[in-house]
Amino acid sequence: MKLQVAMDLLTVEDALELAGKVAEYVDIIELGTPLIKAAGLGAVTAVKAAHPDKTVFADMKTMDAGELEADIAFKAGADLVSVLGSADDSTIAGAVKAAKAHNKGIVVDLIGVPNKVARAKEARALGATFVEFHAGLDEQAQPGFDLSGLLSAGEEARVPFSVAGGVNLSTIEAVQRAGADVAVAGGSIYGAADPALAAKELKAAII
Ligand SMILES: O=C(CO)[C@H](O)[C@H](O)COP(=O)(O)O
Repeated sequence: MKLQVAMDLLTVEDALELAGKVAEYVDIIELGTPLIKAAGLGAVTAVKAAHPDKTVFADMKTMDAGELEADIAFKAGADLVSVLGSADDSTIAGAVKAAKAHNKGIVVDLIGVPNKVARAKEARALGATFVEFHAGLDEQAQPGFDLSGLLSAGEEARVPFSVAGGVNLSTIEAVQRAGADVAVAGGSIYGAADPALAAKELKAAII
């Protein structure tokens, strides 16, 4: 299982600083949606230039204009770009078309999708590299939230998948047991007193 750091920060400087601290422990460096909205796709270019050996994920969360939005993110240096699973099939297919043109990949984010298992299979059939079983920051803040529903859905879908939803040291082993290909960790790394140590410990917990 690979480890993906989600950098939900707001400036290129902060993103470069965090990426510099954690890159040796992670496989995929994600530019979070707030970062791309605040700083623009130049943030993707800067992180890819600083870490050319890492897979760089632009969390575009595209809902429309799939081919266009994916194309501009790939041109900026992204290796993976996210499209929402709630988008129309044509939006996902458009993004996949752009990915093929750049020899890169599309991740379909199932945030907010009611029937995640069925949509995961459809997304894969549309050409997604993998799907993301994802509970967003607002869903995580609801009382009683835990990852178990996402993990069982991921297991059931039988397609390549990542899991995002407050993954941390106490949950990453369950994420791996569920068969995830990628564990996504945002706040548990960038919010830690020592992000490098947090990333190192998460990486070490992966068998
Ligand atoms: O895409 C996101 C929110 O929409 C986050 O990047 C993702 O949820 C991972 O961060 P965290 O581990 O803090 O949940």
